[in-house]
Amino acid sequence: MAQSVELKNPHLNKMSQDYLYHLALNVPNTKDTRDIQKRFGDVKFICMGGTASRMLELALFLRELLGVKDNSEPEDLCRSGNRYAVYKVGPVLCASHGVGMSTFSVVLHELLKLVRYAKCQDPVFLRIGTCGGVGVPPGTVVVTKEAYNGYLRNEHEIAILGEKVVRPANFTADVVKDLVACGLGDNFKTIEANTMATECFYEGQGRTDGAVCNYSEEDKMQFLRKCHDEKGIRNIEMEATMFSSLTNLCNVKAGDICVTLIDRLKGDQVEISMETKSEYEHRPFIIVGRYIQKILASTT
Ligand SMILES: O=P(O)(O)O[C@@H]1C[C@H](O)[C@@H](CO)O1
Ligand SMILES: O=c1cc[nH]c(=O)[nH]1
Repeated sequence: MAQSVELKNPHLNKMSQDYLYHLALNVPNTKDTRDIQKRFGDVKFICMGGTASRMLELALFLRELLGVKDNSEPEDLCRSGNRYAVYKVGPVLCASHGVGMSTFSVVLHELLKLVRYAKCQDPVFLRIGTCGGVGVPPGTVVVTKEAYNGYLRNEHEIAILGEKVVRPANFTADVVKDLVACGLGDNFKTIEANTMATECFYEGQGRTDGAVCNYSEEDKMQFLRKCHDEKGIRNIEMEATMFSSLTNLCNVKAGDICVTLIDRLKGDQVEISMETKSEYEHRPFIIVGRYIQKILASTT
């Protein structure tokens, strides 16, 4: 049976109104959310990625694929918040989240509250991103199974009230399986693998081309090989641990699907042309599009 989202925060039940500040969306009466339900109640997929332009492209791609009749420029529903862009295409929200887990966690908390207030049924949260590959050719699409932090632990670590809180960081098994199945038969590879999510693009990902670096090229290669050989890590990005742990805690289905822009066993600088990057970024769109069509067909 389809279910609404139940968040794990008893304080929310005591709030008579809620302003989703970064989304610039007001919930004036949390006990009567009919307005929000009317606007967002049909949402079944929340697709998220770093940039507003990628999310606009995704919205246009899905609009065509899903046959949503509308020729106007998709409207950024959260423009007045000046932080994140959110587009709605039929049952899909496409939201930007910025770089890294700290900016992503802000919009994720607010989107989770939005789907709760809107009483969305069984929403699936998907991150559609880019990443560095580890021992796989650029252009490979990686669907994350287990997310590892920069200490190579399969968990998300966060400071709360002055304490270290550690939470599991795994993605929903059936979402992973379905996404991978939707990636069969393309002229590029889609694989299921583990992902390292770091707090820093440069030192955190073992690059030697940041402003600061006090380890050697050999130290870096040893670490990257350890990621590959001992942890089954095939890509590195900056969100997967926080994303999987927060959605997990809220009992919400989630998947992380990213295309590799570089093989980190071969270098640090992301030098691909904008044209190639744009073609690569489109690859997860194709898979997510099929996934959405498949889920919609099985539930309607
Ligand atoms: O979704 P995007 O492409 O923003 O994801 C990766 C991970 C970081 O956010 C960023 C680093 O360049 O790209
Ligand atoms: O190497 C890379 C490329 C994209 N995004 C990352 O986080 N790392």
